[in-house]
Amino acid sequence: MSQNLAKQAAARAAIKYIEDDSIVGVGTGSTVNFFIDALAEIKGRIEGAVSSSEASTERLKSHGIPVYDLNAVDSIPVYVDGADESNRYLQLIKGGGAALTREKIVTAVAEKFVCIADPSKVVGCLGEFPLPVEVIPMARSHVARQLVKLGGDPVYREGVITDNGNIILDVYNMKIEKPIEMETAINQIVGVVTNGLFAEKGADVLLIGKEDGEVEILTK
Ligand SMILES: O=C(CO)[C@H](O)[C@H](O)COP(=O)(O)O
Repeated sequence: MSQNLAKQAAARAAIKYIEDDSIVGVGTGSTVNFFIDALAEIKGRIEGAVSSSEASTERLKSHGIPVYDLNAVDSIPVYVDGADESNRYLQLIKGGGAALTREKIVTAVAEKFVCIADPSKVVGCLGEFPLPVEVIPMARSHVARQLVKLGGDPVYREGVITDNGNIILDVYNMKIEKPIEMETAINQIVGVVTNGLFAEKGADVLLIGKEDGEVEILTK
């Protein structure tokens, strides 16, 4: 599939940002799976990884890459992760794979966030992709009502429990013209764990892979 070629090109390009003997921050998703496979080829050069999901942890371990608890790590020079959408300012929507909270935590610790994506992820205005919000289960209806007040149409993601034991509301029909303000407003709703806007701290580098193997590099 040509989209996979584009994802793989972006994933492989991220390898050159990895520092020797470092702990690598690793995100979640199909694009990141290509990155983990590429990382396995240079595993002798790194100390190990911190992972943002059980799924990525399993894949890293299957390649023999040591996975550390975030609390046991002093620094993460580079975090590599995908996105569901990016605007030209490298502000992102993430969480299509329901790993947004751990992704945001590792992003907060990392010195540099390298985002890997195929061209379909690049948009003019965020919000075409429904915005994932991780919510404490008992607050589901309350949070949904507040999200409606912010202009969205929240939909419960049936059958999904996050790695943290919470639920996901996907918010449709939001044209997010002010991503930082929206990220802050949603995080202030009681019962929200976090939301999938990575705007206050977005990516530092966006690698857009193309199906012919070329990679476009955007930086802040
Ligand atoms: O945020 C994420 C997971 O929570 C992913 O990075 C995002 O959904 C992109 O996934 P993919 O690389 O499979 O398109």
